[in-house]
Amino acid sequence: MEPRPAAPGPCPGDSRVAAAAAAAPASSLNPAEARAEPGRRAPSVAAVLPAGGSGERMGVPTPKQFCPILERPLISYTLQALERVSWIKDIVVAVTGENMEAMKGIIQKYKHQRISLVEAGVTRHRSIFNGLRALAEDQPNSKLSKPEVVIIHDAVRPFVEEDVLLKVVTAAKEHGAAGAVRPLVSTVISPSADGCLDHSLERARHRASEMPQAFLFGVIYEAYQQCSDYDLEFGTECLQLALKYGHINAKLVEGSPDLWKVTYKRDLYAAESIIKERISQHICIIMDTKEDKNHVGHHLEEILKNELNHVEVTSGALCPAGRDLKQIILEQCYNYVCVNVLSSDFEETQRLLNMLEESNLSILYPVVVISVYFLDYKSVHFDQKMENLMQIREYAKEVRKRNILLCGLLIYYPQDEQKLQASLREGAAIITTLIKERNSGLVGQLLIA
Ligand SMILES: Nc1ccn([C@@H]2O[C@H](COP(=O)(O)OP(=O)(O)OP(=O)(O)O)[C@@H](O)[C@H]2O)c(=O)n1
Ligand SMILES: O=C(CO)[C@H](O)[C@H](O)COP(=O)(O)O
Repeated sequence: MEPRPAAPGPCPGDSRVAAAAAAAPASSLNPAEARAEPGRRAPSVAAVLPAGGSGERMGVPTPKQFCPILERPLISYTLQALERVSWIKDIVVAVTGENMEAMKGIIQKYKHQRISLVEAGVTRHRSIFNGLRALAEDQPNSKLSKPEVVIIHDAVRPFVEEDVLLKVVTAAKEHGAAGAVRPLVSTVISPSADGCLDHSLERARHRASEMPQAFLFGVIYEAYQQCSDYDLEFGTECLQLALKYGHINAKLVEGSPDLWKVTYKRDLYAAESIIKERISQHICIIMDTKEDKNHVGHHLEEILKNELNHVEVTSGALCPAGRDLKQIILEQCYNYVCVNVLSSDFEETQRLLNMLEESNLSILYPVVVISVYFLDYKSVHFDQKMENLMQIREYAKEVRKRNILLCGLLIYYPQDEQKLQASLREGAAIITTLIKERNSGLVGQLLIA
């Protein structure tokens, strides 16, 4: 999942979209390039998310779609991935009656948009069918309207990108049905009744069927209306229903490895790592001194830039109007290093925290703020400096409630150049770890390099 909101992409009916979607990654699909051909119109698109399972294979009491990742339920990441795609008009989520209130709470807390809830069924196919029924315009008092194309996506596949959604929708418009596939990781074999190998499939000729899938609404709705109780009870493949009942050979679209379905407990750890990595790609350094380029704060910045060579390191400005920093916050940077060269108080950090709180940036992801100080025995007395800095615990406790993880870092500042370089490198290593790990257990700590 790309943490920054995607810029609105081209609509699925725009000209050259099919060719572009097949050939290019999403970032190169420039809306300005995709001029509408006369007579071609973007289809209306809705999405149905089955989220009514119990997650037996996960082996925990909470259904996996509600399991927290960085304290936010998994399903909220999937909703975020879909709702940032501006051309998806409605998102219908199927949840069990007993989880309906919890789901409403999630929608409210994380400010999800364009979501409608329906009651889940006892199997995945029945949950999807309920979602389709809600879109079919035969529901009294429904705010939903029948779309031309419907996306079906599991609530437990949080890393779905706009480019693959565009590809399946575009292909569904042309072929009637389409789905994302991946190469098989293991060979599929067929056992005989006595538990011996009957035959094995040639791996290169088969694919794993993933999600998202997309369908002309009429095709999949009619398939569900016609299908047998056996299909509804034991079926696992929507594309198969379109084939069996609509005689549609779905177009298969290559998906990314991140489309996998969170199934086992280890998948939650994998998902958490992916999210942490994605939100650690941009660090903003705010310095309380700008003029002196030789100052120790700038050396620290240089070391950070060298150590984190894949990470974008930006310098932000707090004064006077803080406009730069506002822009950086708007661009959804989740990591801030507030370097206090001149002062040993929290004035600068406090101003940054106020701006972060006002921005609501931390609703979706924990924001890391590291307030850095230098321990120069010559200028300030150690005890006095420590006494000031210990206040960090109070600040940290307060902002923790808003999902901001504040830590302090005191970097030893010896006169000896080599020793100084070593302590700056240690400081940079601590900063890197705090950002990558986002360990809430370290909140309010004053670490020493
Ligand atoms: N009665 C059901 C069963 C499943 N699903 C949803 O279908 C998706 C994919 O199903 P699966 O991974 O099999 O989920 P579970 O059935 O919850 O998992 P398990 O098989 O381990 O119990 C999930 O988003 C799940 O919530 C659903 O909406 N209604
Ligand atoms: O794999 C799939 C593609 O069709 C579906 O996403 C789905 O997961 C079917 O799974 P299950 O039987 O586990 O509910």
